[in-house]
Amino acid sequence: MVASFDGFDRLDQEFTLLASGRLMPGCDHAVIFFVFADPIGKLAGFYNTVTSDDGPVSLGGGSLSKLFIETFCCLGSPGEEQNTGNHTIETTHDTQVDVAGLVVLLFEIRFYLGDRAGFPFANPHGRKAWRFHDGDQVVIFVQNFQGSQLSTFGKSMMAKFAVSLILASQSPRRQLLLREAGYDVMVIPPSPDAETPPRLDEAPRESVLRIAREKAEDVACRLDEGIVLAGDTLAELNGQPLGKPTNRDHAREILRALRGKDHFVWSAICLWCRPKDQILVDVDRTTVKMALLSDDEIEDYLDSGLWEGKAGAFGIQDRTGWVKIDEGSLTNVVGLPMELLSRMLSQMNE
Ligand SMILES: Cc1cn([C@H]2C[C@H](O)[C@@H](COP(=O)(O)OP(=O)(O)OP(=O)(O)O)O2)c(=O)[nH]c1=O
Repeated sequence: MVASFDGFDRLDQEFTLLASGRLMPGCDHAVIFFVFADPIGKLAGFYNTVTSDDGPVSLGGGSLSKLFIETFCCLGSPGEEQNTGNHTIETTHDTQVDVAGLVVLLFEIRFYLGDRAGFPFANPHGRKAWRFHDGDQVVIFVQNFQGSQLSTFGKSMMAKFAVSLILASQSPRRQLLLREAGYDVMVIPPSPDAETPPRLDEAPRESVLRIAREKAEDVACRLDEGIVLAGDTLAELNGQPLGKPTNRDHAREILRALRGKDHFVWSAICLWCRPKDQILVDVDRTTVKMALLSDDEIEDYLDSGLWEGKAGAFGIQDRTGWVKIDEGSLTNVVGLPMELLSRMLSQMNE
């Protein structure tokens, strides 16, 4: 154990502790986490003592309060002005606090639409795996944060708070997913002629990869710097791509073809980093099944207008139970696979 917490009993008594442990058992770096059921804000002003290899250190109320109020902050070593991407780590030289190089990460876990699967992380005690759940409050202490070989989880968390994204999309769903996940987002929609429709000789997977890249390029070439994110989503039935319906009759035709059937939803992401023009493109696939809808149910949905602008003429988020996921990510169906995005941002940071 590289670091331990004195006074932890008190922490345990005052807050409902759901889990604790080391994020990466067996690694050289202290990556210690606590998952609380209570709001992190309640911890403001709480005094706790940390013991590390460098001797006992105190996390005092002043800076902790500030951190707990401003979630997604982290705390650097005394007098140290570090930088993670475009996010400056808070310094502690104006306080009495010595954190011995520990970085404190505070997260409130939020899953769009209450992701069923939760977010798995390393098994703390070699027993059953723990999953984060929507609303969990997490405090993570990391020693040697910059130099550590953090797990994919740690890196993607770091990427999340360190990165501002330029969203090359007019999709309200993509914007909402990013904001709900805590990303800092600026929207610059691609020009209407940026994308060329799926080609006959292309599989749906190839189409979304190509189109996401076209949208990202359209916006990236107008910018001097920043990370541009574009996405593209298509449904696939029997090898045929199903894009956004052109009108109500087209939507009806698509929904009648899809009802009662297993089909795929493909979403691609392109990250384009300016000015170095580092480009990452990747794709995710979810297998879904649409209920055997009656003609009346389809007409009712068409009346709602919710089909407009949605690949496959249907939004999984619009009618609970009409489309079920057999395998894969929910956010992928809604237009932006958030798990894939985390992995890609981690790759970009390497
Ligand atoms: C399958 C499905 C798609 N969709 C949406 C996600 C996408 O917004 C849309 C697919 O269209 P896209 O062409 O991928 O994206 P868009 O036109 O909405 O936005 P932009 O090109 O500016 O990025 O369908 C849902 O909201 N729910 C679903 O269940």
